[in-house]
Amino acid sequence: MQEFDARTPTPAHETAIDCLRAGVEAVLPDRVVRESVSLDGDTLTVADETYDLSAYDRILVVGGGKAGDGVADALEAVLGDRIDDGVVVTPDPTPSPDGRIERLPGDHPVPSARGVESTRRLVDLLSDLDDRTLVLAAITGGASAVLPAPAEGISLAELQETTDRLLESGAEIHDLNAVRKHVSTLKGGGLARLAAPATVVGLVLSDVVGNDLGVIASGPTAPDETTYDDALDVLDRFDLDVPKPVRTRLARGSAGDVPETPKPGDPVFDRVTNHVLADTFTALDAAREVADDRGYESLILSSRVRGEAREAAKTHVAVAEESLATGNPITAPAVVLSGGECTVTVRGDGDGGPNLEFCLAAAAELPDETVLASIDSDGKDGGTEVAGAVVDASSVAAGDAHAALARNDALPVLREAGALVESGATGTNVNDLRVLVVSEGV
Ligand SMILES: Nc1ncnc2c1ncn2[C@@H]1O[C@H](COP(=O)(O)OP(=O)(O)O)[C@@H](O)[C@H]1O
Ligand SMILES: O=C(O)[C@@H](CO)OP(=O)(O)O
Repeated sequence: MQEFDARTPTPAHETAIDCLRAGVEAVLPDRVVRESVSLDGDTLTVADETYDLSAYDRILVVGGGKAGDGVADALEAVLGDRIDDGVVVTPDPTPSPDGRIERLPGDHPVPSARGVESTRRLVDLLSDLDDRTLVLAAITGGASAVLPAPAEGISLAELQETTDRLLESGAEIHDLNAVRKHVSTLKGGGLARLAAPATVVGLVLSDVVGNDLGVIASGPTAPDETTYDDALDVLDRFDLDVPKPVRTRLARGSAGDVPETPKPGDPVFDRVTNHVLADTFTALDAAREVADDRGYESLILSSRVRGEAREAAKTHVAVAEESLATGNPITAPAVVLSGGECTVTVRGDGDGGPNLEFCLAAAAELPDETVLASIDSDGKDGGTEVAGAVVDASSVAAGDAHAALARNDALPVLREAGALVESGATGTNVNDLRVLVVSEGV
């Protein structure tokens, strides 16, 4: 991972940044996979489960998402030439000269033609498997877009337009993916269905609050709890104008004319096990250790914060104020950590993302004795190329902050303030990570 590049004018700013860095490092796929996957003779251990490799003639690695490359690297390091073949689709694939896993490109947040082509290769690899095949599936956030397999009757352009509408709506990921699962052949358990009767082991890095396996990457290896009716309900609730073939497919599914995604108890999952290897709490825990080492009182407020970013920011400001006024929920000098997935209902045409808006909204109201940093762990917040920002009460004048928020244009004003955190793509993906440092003399 590249260095964070924010100005760090005080020790409190430095602490905030160091906590974030430790958090991201703790969920890098290489570290996560090496900690939970090992090989001893023919025994492959994944988390608390063992698999006897002598029961299989072929071992395949498939999957994708923003951390897919790192998972593939780590699996090649652990399994070496025990891997027979593989296809992993990621936004920035790095060729692996000696590895058996082909690395192919896909795009995020909107699926692309090259992503469809790459995914076709993955689907080909999974066709006609038998029960002596073991499939290791790297399931990481972002794969809904990176690994696109449009359902019959839906073109890529229609899938792209649907994705755009969903992303702009401010809908949470459960709702978003209820639609995506019903317009794809690979999502919503489709990968498991395709691979059956092979054994499938899902290696999951979760970027979904609550680690719902049916939602992470739209659940390629998990039973789908949602229905065509749920997908139609999302379109109605968010008043989404999607291309006709998409609405038609969902309506036909609702009428029983198109097969449903596989549900819990479906035999396609008889030989499927999913292991969540890391999530946002893993990152917050590591961040907290940095705070503890520096002598701060520390608290993980929640790894599950969600909702409109500028509203969640106000709650964090309130926590800082309370800490300074009454010592609740923690006495300064303190580090309060939180994570989760905030969203933004975009109404303007500016540049920004949920973490940038979070910081900008907070900066307008933060007490003097606080520093707040917030990043997307994947290194790219919203539609920007920056991870997030680190702010204090002096970063941006309240009037400027509110004007930029009205345009959803947090990026330029935070750049002007020298407050951006630029990590580049981190190669991993859990959720947003936030650090609030509350300390006299910030
Ligand atoms: N100009 C903008 N300002 C603020 N938020 C934005 C802007 N454009 C898009 N967004 C928001 O970015 C969010 C998606 O980005 P992000 O959370 O980083 O995605 P991912 O889940 O892929 O990491 C959505 O809630 C979307 O509304
Ligand atoms: O792929 C997806 O469906 C989501 C959730 O896992 O990831 P991201 O929000 O990064 O697109």
